[in-house]
Amino acid sequence: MTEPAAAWDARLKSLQELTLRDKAWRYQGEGNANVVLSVPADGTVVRVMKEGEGGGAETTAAETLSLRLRFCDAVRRTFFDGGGCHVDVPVPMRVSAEELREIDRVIRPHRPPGRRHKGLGLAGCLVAVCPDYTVLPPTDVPGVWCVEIKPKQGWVHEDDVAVGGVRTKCPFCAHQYLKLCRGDVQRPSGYCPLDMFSGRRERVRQAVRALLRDPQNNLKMFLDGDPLAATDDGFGAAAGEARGSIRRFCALVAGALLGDFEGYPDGRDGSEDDSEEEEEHHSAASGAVPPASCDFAGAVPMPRHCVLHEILTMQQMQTSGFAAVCSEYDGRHPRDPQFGHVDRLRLNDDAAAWTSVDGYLVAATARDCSVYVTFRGRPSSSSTAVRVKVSDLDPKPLSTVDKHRNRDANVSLACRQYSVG
Ligand SMILES: O=P(O)(O)O[C@@H]1[C@@H](OP(=O)(O)O)[C@H](OP(=O)(O)O)[C@H](O)[C@H](OP(=O)(O)O)[C@H]1OP(=O)(O)O
Ligand SMILES: Nc1ncnc2c1ncn2[C@@H]1O[C@H](COP(=O)(O)OP(=O)(O)OP(=O)(O)O)[C@@H](O)[C@H]1O
Repeated sequence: MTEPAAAWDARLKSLQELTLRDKAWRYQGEGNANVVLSVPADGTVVRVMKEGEGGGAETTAAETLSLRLRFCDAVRRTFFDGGGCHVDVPVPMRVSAEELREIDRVIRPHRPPGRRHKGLGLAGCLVAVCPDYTVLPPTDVPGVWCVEIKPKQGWVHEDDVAVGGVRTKCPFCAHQYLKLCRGDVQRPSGYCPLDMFSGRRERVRQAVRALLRDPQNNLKMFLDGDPLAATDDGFGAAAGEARGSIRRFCALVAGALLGDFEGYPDGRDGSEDDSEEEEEHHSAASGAVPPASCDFAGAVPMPRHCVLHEILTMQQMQTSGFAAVCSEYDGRHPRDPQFGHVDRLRLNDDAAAWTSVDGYLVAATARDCSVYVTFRGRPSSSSTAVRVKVSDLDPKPLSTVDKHRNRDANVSLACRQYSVG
């Protein structure tokens, strides 16, 4: 049953207070929009919106959080209902402004310098609490590894493949050249999301291998909840330590993403094949350098219950090419709400009200979410407990269409500069 929006709003008015003063906690990480703290004793994380994320002209912090929770709930029911339990809806709580100010001060030295220009949002004093996906119960038994992957856009609408002649690079791989121009990355990533979402096990393994080499902001690793630092070689050494070899690690993660462990309540490990253990070749085929062209054509269907299939289905909510999305966006009413698609997705009872822009915005969330694969198990063991979770399913505002139009124009310029098609 879909709860009315008013019920979600009312819930935020009578929230339980949370204080971290009597608990050990630490800075866990952050993205563009949220800072995340972990509370190891509770096995939870506290996600705090950054300033400017709520309380804008149109929406208050409470409305923003209510929208996020409603959207996450609708997304879970619509796209992640296959029994894999990949999505949890966070629990809203209230933390005093004074405590948030203190937390902001304490975490500052731990934050990446490039992210410090935005502090914690104090308006509304609202936070979202969810399980810490980097650990497994019981939390006092060490040896839990977690890899967090932001897989990005794994499917391109046919009208967008054809745009501007024959396209050789997918959006992620083309975007690398803009990041290169801006000095955000040292070299283009060897990772291609079309491999990750190809449904072909070997390509998925290679995608994970490429992410280990070029993690950028697309792969993080944790041991017992603590973030590990990448070396010049990325996370290869950590992956080798986790499973005995990089090859076994990639096989395990690819298997988890393809749903191998779901349906095995005893956590039986069905993904690894020791006979495939082989030397690492630093060739284009294994993702060391980006291939000249992304493989747009070779995808095969994935198991319906697997997390990659669920994310891909959500990405495929984009039902028209980006040019058509832009022209619908340009013709909209200037006062159209930024998050109208949230309740249209939730109610889902009036197909006529659903627009190409709505579909594009839902797809945009699925292009920016993160997947956590967490496991405990000795490298030599044939039985591994593996959990797969998805987070960062926040709705994107209507203005995302314009943001993407500008981004795409800059990506094209950068690609031309590098003579990349
Ligand atoms: O546009 P993209 O593909 O660069 O994605 C943005 C991400 O950049 P990335 O390329 O993954 O480094 C960007 O990530 P970073 O801040 O670069 O780590 C955000 O996730 C951003 O979302 P939002 O503005 O916080 O809602 C993302 O923006 P949206 O596209 O989701 O609006
Ligand atoms: N449930 C969780 N368990 C463990 N760690 C988490 C969890 N949620 C978030 N994190 C950590 O905090 C980081 C930032 O969180 P998140 O991706 O939600 O931020 P964001 O600002 O929404 O990101 P983006 O830039 O993609 O919009 C994540 O990359 C992850 O390392």
